[in-house]
Amino acid sequence: MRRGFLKNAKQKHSKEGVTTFDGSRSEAISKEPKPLFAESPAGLVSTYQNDVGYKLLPHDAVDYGDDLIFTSLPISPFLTEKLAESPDGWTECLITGSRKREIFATPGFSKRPVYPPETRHAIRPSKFGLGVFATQDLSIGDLILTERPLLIAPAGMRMPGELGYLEGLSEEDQTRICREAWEKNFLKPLFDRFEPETQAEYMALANSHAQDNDGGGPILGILRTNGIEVSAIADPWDKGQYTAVCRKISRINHSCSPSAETSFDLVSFSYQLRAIRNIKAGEEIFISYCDGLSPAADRKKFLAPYQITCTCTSCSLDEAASDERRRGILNSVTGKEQSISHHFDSWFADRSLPDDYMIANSLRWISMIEEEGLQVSFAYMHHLQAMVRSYTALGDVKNAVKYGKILGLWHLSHDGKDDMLRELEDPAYHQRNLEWNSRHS
Ligand SMILES: C[S@@+](CC[C@H](N)C(=O)[O-])C[C@H]1O[C@@H](n2cnc3c(N)ncnc32)[C@H](O)[C@@H]1O
Repeated sequence: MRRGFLKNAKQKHSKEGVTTFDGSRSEAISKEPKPLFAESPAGLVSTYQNDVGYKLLPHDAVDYGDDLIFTSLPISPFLTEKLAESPDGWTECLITGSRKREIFATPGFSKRPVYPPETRHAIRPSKFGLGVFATQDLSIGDLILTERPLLIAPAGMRMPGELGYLEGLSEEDQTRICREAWEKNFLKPLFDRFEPETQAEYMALANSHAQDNDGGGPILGILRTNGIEVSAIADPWDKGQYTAVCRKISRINHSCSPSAETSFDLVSFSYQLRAIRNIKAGEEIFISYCDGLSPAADRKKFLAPYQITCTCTSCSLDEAASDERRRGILNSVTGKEQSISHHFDSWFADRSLPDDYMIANSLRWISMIEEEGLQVSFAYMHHLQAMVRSYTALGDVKNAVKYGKILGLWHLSHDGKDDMLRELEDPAYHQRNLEWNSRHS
């Protein structure tokens, strides 16, 4: 799905390095991964069954480096830990050994996830198969659900340095062979580690590639349809991203004007889904699988492999006008002459400009962003920041706190952390700022 969801337009392969499902080839891999594809050494499978049948992960000291290993995360460092008794569940992972060591070295790993105080969602039929619905009114920052993913795997196939035996085959045949081998040698062993009920749950998820007949099997098809970005554990080399499939979050449908956002917390090894704007009880909750600020034509192309013809207002009603507005929103934070920092420089330098020069500009964009339903975008965050900075410079603590709070909630929705919120809703934080009241001094 979306941004780090598998960008699964057309899977190509390269002879070496990494191939992502969006067909983009890795050109410069800073650290060449080891060949993995031809044979999967048995030693890489690091889980075994003990005599009472629980899966155990030896916390051995073997240096697996850039080899992929099968592992269950998080897990207590005690060998006797019974994964099946873990109240928060666990994730079957196919990750590099070095990534696993880094995860274990993360300060605070692994604490228990934070859950909403009561159930705030329901999964039920929607216009687009199953969907996730709010069961109460929600507003920006509200935690809707928390879950550990079922599975985490590389977001692209890792290819061996030498695939001589594929020389001479058409690109299509090479891709087919690679997909078959990825499913058989990597994804199937990962899937086999699930409990039988979890296998059934996984297989019941949507698969927009079921009819593709392109070499990928059902496990890969479901991964490509439902995968969500896990940037927190990306390998350092190019295209070293991972993707996760979840029980509940995988049921959330796409909108180009989404109402919620997901974030992955490495320390508790869990996803949070939070509202990014007001959601009414009974409303379907949407996330965006793609970059909402890109033009409708690009979004269409990106969404086609999911078998999505988006019918949201921006894609169907007045596409040209919506494109224009979205381009304007993007330019308002990235365009050179129009950018917020350019306006701030002018405002600070020129005292003849009105006090509300920045505020009027950002308020205009904020209301356009809200009309477009793009509160999830970084443009919204930048304009909220501009409001806070302007009111700080004007020495208006009430409004600095008002917009600071929304800004803090935006960050909470995007990274699951409330430290900025706590600062920004504190009047003293703004009054300590070096720019406090600077416009009047
Ligand atoms: C990650 S799943 C979402 C949950 C899915 N509806 C289900 O029943 O499990 C992605 C699939 O849902 C459907 N879908 C999601 N958003 C959609 C939309 N805006 N319009 C049409 N279909 C959509 C597509 O079939 C897509 O491949």
